[in-house]
Amino acid sequence: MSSDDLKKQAAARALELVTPGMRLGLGTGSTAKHFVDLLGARVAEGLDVLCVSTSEVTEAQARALSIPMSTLDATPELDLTIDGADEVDRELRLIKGGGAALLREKIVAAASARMVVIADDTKLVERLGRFPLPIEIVPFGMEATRRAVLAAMAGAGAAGDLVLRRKADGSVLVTDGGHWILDAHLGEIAEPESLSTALAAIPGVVEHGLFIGLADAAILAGAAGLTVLGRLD
Ligand SMILES: O=C(CO)[C@H](O)[C@H](O)COP(=O)(O)O
Repeated sequence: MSSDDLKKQAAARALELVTPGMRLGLGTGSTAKHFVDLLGARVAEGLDVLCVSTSEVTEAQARALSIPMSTLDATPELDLTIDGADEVDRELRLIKGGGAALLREKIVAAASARMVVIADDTKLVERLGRFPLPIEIVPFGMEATRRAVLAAMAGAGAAGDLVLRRKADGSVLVTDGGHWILDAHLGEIAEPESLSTALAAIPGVVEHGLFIGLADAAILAGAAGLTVLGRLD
């Protein structure tokens, strides 16, 4: 079974959590895209939901499927967010932001009563950090911010290179919020909580891709079937 099939299986299981009248957060990425496609089919059959997206890409996909969309200003409390992840550990700590949507993803997850991660089981890790940690920064003063990030990483026992994210054409990637992303190549993160706190204290850092205490469950699809971390109910 292909990785894409596995992502779709996880998305299909997450769809079973959706009940009529729910206010949903819609994630970003190839796995979340499957969920939005499946949700769109249910909406076409008459399912009543109201959704908030985590990126312009997901917003466009959902609108094309005629999924009723709202904003966090009009709908500031959500029942459930379904989103992908770049890494998940057994404590349901995540690295997110591979699709550059980490800021809105974290805001939407924090506004949700529950967040459920969907992924293929290659995303499950014993220690976070093999996937480069995205750190969203404001362009102003980037070099000063970069040095502060390096110092914060060293203080949290996590050394590595910081790489400004670029698009395939070589231009700097600009997020939906107009910011840039530094990807921290750390190998492993011994103390995610310490690093999260240290990064969040840097003025030029808008947000970072460590999601701690936000996910309630993860649905991981593998060759042997679905594995659930945490509780789905
Ligand atoms: O955090 C994200 C986007 O910012 C995605 O959820 C993450 O990159 C996983 O994507 P995919 O489902 O394509 O593997």
